[in-house]
Amino acid sequence: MGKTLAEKILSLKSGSDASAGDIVVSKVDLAFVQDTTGPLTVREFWDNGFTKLANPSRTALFLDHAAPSPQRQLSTDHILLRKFARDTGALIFDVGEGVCHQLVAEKLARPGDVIVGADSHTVTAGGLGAFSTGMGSSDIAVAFALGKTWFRVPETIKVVVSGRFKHGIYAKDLILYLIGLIGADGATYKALEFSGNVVNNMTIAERLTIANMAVEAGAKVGLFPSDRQTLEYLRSVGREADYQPLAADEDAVYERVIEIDATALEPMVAKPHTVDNTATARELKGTKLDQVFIGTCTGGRLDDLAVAAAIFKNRRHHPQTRLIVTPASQKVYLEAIRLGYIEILVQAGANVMPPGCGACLGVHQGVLGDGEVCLSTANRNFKGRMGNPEGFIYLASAATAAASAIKGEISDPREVM
Ligand SMILES: CC(C)[C@H](C(=O)O)[C@@H](O)C(=O)O
Ligand code: SF4
Repeated sequence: MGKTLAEKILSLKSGSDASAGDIVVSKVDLAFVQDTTGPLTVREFWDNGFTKLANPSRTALFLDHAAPSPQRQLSTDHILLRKFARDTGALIFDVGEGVCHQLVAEKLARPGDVIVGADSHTVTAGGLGAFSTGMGSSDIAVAFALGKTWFRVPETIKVVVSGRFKHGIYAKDLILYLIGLIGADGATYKALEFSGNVVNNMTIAERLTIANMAVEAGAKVGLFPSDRQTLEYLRSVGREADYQPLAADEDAVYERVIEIDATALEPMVAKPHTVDNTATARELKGTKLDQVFIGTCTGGRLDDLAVAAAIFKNRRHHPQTRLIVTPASQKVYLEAIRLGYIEILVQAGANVMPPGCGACLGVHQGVLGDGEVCLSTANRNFKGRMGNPEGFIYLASAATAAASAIKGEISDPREVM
């Protein structure tokens, strides 16, 4: 019987013939923390009597959720994490380098890897064909020390995407549609495995956006094949040697198959206060916005900034709607400067912030006021998510965000593209 991508990767990394439902002990190819989960991991590491890392060059700490730190305790946490990296030889990516998941994709993730991170959006690297998932700080401390961890091999839901993205429709619209279809618990502890002609032609940036939000449907992982798109991307970041082809077997067994015709998709929006509370941008037209935020590990990549810049060219944001742009990494930021996107966005009235999580989870750089409404390219819109339980957050693509920032209200991007 053939294997799904999840079964194939975990079989290889556990040295067993693993199938859904099996418990395996797997090699860990990369383990990481970010600055809000790292301090507990470090304490757990030392408190458990661990003294050295299993693989320092494949252990990473990212200072990205508070970058730069806005207050004393977070700054003190950063000191602790920098010291841990010095003491153990772990990699450290300091403030301003970018969001952990974007840097993992750019610099560290390889097809076929098993990656664990103390952050729920670790699933993002599934876009590169890695079995990549979030775990608690204690589990990560053990993975730091032992270089392995255990998994229950997940059953897989296959998502087959046919047709094509019409003008104004993006990967974010597809994943919002899917989450709205199956619900926030529709894939709990399952693997989502994406395929179909639309997926085969997706850029890695598109795949990362979709994989990033697999966890918003409860998925353990969001997996894509490793193919020519993967090779091209790894070549573009100087990591061609990390490439290996990877695909599910033709006769793999799936728990469920979901067929989506991309041609029928509309610009999608998640309404407050859950990600599966979806509607089309057309249905929400006229919803007034106080803030638009373009950024995060979901929607802060170069393709997001490119789409936004194309829409903003020779236009400004609405005077009643603040515009915040946060590149997902230093590489994205520098390329966006070189290509002129940042100049267009600043001329459009954008507050451009340092690469990192920014306003995403309410730490700093755009906390909402009471009753304020924000349209965000992020992945979560729970009550209080952006620092104020009296705020309201809508989620959408960078195109919908840019079009909405111009009009000051939720808008269909196809009307301005
Ligand atoms: C703060 C961290 C624990 C959290 C996560 O793990 O997802 C954050 O990154 C988020 O996006 O909510
Ligand atoms: S950008 Fe947002 S979703 Fe991504 S890791 Fe940071 S806080 Fe989490």
